[in-house]
Amino acid sequence: MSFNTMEDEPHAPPIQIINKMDQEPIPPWVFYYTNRIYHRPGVPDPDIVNLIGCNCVGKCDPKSEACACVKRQRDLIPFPAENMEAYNSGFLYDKQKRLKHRDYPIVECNALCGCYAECMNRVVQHGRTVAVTIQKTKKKGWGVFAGSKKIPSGTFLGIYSGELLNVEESNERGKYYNSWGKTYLFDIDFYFIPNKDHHGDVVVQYTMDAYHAGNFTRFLNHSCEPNSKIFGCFVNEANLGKPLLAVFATRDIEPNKEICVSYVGDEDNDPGDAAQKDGAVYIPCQCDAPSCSGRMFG
Ligand SMILES: C[S@@+](CC[C@H](N)C(=O)[O-])C[C@H]1O[C@@H](n2cnc3c(N)ncnc32)[C@H](O)[C@@H]1O
Repeated sequence: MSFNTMEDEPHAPPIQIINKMDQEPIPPWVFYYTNRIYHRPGVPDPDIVNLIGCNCVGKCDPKSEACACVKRQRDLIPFPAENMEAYNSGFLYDKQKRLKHRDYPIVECNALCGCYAECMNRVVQHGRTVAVTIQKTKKKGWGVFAGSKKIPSGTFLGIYSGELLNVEESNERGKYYNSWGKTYLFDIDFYFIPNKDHHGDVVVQYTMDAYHAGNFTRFLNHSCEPNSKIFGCFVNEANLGKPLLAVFATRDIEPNKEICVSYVGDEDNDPGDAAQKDGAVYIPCQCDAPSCSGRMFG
């Protein structure tokens, strides 16, 4: 059992559970609440042997040519021609620690870095800072909602934590979840992960399962017009196939509005998809967005 993110969230407001729909007091509490990633058999431990830290003192300077973390971030930005702005920014966060450049994997400073905890390139590792509630919805079971304050676009919400499974175990578990019509599996298949077989088909190596262990993000419902998105993020992990799944607001979210992601990856497989395994029971999408496709999966 191992983990690659900080468990504690010193600035996280408590989560209220609200049901204005029916008599069910709380969601079925069949899971262990945690921000950790539990590595199941067949999934390698976090690679810290190849992890590189920066030698910066105090705050990192995103314009620095010497900061190893700026270099690691830039190395994951596709050849800069169309991505000059992100490349020149150094880090993907702005000074308010909001995600400014949104098409790339995030590389944060890590446990080996010399910079201090307040460095602008440490966001996901400090955990949630905004208030959220878990509320019963009319047609989608329980969901996640903004608290009483507006959540600005680019704000980090939480990591999709849980058990990290290899492909065999995720296929096996997927059969059960599909037969219930409810899944908590999320494939790690971002565009930057080299995961094509010799036919060019995508082969997913690892899947996060938030059914038995997870945090509030396991209640995020799908919308065809989402206001948040899952990004791959590296903290204490040098294996590019095993990013954390970091959820960020991609639009301003008004108080008490539902927070939703799209379960469908972009056409180029960025970000990962909610996992839909063989024999899936396709339940219709109930997001009620004007452009709803009627389907939750691609
Ligand atoms: C990760 S869980 C989300 C939390 C879930 N609503 C609950 O009550 O535990 C994913 C499941 O929620 C339901 N769901 C999520 N988004 C939906 C949508 N747009 N329409 C219908 N059902 C949805 C489906 O059953 C889906 O398999």
